[in-house]
Amino acid sequence: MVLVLLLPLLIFIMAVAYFEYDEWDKRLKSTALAETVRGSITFAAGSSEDVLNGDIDAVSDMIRRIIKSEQNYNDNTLLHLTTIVVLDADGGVLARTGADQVKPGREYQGPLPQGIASATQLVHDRDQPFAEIDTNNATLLAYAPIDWQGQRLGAVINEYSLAPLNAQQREIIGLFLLRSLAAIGAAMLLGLLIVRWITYPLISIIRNLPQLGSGRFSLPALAAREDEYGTLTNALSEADRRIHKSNLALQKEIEERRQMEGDLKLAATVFENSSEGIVITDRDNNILSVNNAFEKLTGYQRTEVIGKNPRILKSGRHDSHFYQDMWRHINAEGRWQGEIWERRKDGVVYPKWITINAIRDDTGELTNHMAIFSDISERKAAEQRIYHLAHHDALTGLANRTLLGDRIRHAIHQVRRSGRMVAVLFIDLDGFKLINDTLGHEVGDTMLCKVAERLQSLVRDSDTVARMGGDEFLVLLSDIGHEEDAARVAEKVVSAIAEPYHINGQELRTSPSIGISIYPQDAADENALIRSADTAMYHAKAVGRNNFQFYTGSMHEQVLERLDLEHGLRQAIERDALELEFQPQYDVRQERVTGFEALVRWRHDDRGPIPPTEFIPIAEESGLIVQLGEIVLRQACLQSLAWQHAGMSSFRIAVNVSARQFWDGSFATRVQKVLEQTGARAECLELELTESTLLHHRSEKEKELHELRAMGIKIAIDDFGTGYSSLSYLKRLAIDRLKIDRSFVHELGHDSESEAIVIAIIKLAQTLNIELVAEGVETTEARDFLVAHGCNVMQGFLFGHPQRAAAWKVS
Ligand SMILES: Nc1nc2c(ncn2[C@@H]2O[C@@H]3COP(=O)(O)O[C@H]4[C@@H](O)[C@H](n5cnc6c(=O)[nH]c(N)nc65)O[C@@H]4COP(=O)(O)O[C@H]3[C@H]2O)c(=O)[nH]1
Repeated sequence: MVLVLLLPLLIFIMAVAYFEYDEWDKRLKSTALAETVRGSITFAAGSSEDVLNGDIDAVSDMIRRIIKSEQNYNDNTLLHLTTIVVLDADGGVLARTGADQVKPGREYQGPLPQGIASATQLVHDRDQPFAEIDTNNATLLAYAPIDWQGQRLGAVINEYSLAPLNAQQREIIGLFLLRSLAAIGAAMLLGLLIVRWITYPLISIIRNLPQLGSGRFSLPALAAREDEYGTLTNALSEADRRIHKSNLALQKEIEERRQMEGDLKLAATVFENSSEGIVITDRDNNILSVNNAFEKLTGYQRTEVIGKNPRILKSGRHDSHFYQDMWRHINAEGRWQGEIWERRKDGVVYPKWITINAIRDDTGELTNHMAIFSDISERKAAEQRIYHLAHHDALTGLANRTLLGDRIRHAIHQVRRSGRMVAVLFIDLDGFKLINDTLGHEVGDTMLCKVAERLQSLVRDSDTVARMGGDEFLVLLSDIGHEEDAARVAEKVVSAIAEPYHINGQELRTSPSIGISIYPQDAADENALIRSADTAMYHAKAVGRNNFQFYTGSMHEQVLERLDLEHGLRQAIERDALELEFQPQYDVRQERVTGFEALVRWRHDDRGPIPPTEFIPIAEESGLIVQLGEIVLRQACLQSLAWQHAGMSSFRIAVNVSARQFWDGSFATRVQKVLEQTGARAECLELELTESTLLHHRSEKEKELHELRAMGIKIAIDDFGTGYSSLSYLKRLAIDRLKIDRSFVHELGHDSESEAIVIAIIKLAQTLNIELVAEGVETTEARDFLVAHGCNVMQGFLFGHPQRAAAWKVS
């Protein structure tokens, strides 16, 4: 760097020196020319007379003197006069230094000034003296004409050697170079010093300058100096410290700003991508900004709402009090949250869950409001669905017990002071369990739905139809004037429910047993009202089903009694306290007992014997019939075996099988198991099933009947003629025997229709080759009628009441 600086300086110095030298050289040469011209003029003037006179010797002498005097000064002069030539008017040499060279008259051939071709031309053409240095800078020629009174006599040419001058010039140049070198050396030295004292520290400082502001600017050696560098270094160190400090502060601020920007970006992203609609308003509640979700949820573009009041979204569902309350809350608490209904741009009103916040600045001044909302249509719908599920029956969609309770409570509340009444109709479908068990739950469910539809169609919108579970329905008449109103509805229910149902190509029937309770006379609250109706319903069932009964206080006793019976029966079954009686079946033609019907007997601990017509329905409804039936079957088999072992004729024992017992699980397997366990012969067993038990066609049950028959067991149809039979099953199921129902037998001799039915049954059995037994034969007239028409086997009081096995000693 220093060299770079020194080089131009050096060049400058040398250039100056060169120009000075050139000036000097020019001046010297100009002086030399002037001097030599003067010398030649002096010579020309001094020799002119001699030349005029032709005194060559004088001229030559003059030349010798001059040369001689020149030689005395040779050492000190810069110009060395080497030759003097005197020419005549024609350029011929008159005299010259060195006599041997003189050849008078002969033209001078020595060096001539530039542009002069010959000595003659020189003498003739040049009137003025002059001096000139040759092109080689080796010789100087000085010329002066020799005139006499205006006549050209000749001329003198002095030739000088420039060697001394050139030698001095070289010396001077050498000196100059020496001086320059010295100057360069000095400059370099100076440079080194500058480098050492100025540049190095400067470079260190410059090199460290990038550290300025980093807090690492440190030049302790320089800082210790007491000169400007020390001051500069300390100043820079201080500047570094300060810059570093402010840099740190700046960085912190930048970081904070970056963080803030990040936060803002994040906030903006969250704002735009939030699935919840966001509205920001100014303090006057004019919309400043909305996000994408707002556009999506409301249908409004942001350009349509900016600057507007959010009331443009109002649905009109809320009154002014709602909004006043809301704003009171926002102003007082700074926040309001709740459900609000608003209108989309397309006009659809929808619910949303909204949170409105008042935003205040540091001074507490209100600046904005921000509302965040989400469309809760789906949630509301889900809530409604859940509410519906929680309050409605899943199968039929009717109200369930919970909702019904609410409705009854509400209805009671409504009529409490009006003197009007609330009626509850408890409806149970007769025989539904059998349909459900025999045809499957799908059919049962379909039937329940159809019943629900029919019930719904019978009542007013203000009334409620509920399903209590299973086949139990309840109709709430929320506001009636008289009990007869309830009776009228009950009548309609009876006839509507009794209409046939067409399901899966089958015609099915059921009937309702209805219990009615009335508020205020029967109960004071919803639960008691339902209970009373339930009690009345049991009564309706007990009195023959397919009817309705109003609740009376005594019914309650009956229900308790029924519950007591069920309890007692359960205990009797557990204690194996049931016994059998056997009623003979008598073949009139053979005049002998051919079989017995086993009939169950139960003696209640407190109440004595209870007739099967009373406890069998309870057993059926409670499900105890399955266990009871198995007990009877087992005891009948054991008795058959006992009679066999006692050597009595092998009688066939008929056992009643209830529908529920038959349809419960694999009946055939259970029968087989009992036969195996008791060791009784299958041929001695007859199973009596009612028509209604076989009413519904199910392949697996048909298979079971065939299995039973394959074992040797006989199948009889009990109470034949009382059910709704298609008769086709008689052939399909290969029934062994028909039992003519005693209701027809009792009418023999009294009722021609019953007689016709009995005759038809006998004919049917004969045609299909099915055995017959007539039950309930009490009179000889009945016996004779039956015999006369071809039915020889009978059962009835005429032939014997049911009695304990021990009573029968028949061989
Ligand atoms: N009026 C009149 N009645 C007569 C005459 N001959 C017999 N009876 C009665 O008629 C019923 C015949 O049984 P059921 O029709 O199967 O009707 C039976 C049957 O449906 C059911 N039952 C009885 N025992 C059982 C049983 O072990 N299992 C099942 N599932 N039901 C049974 O209870 C019903 C009634 O049984 P019981 O009271 O024993 O009544 C018996 C019997 O005592 C007569 O000449 N005149």
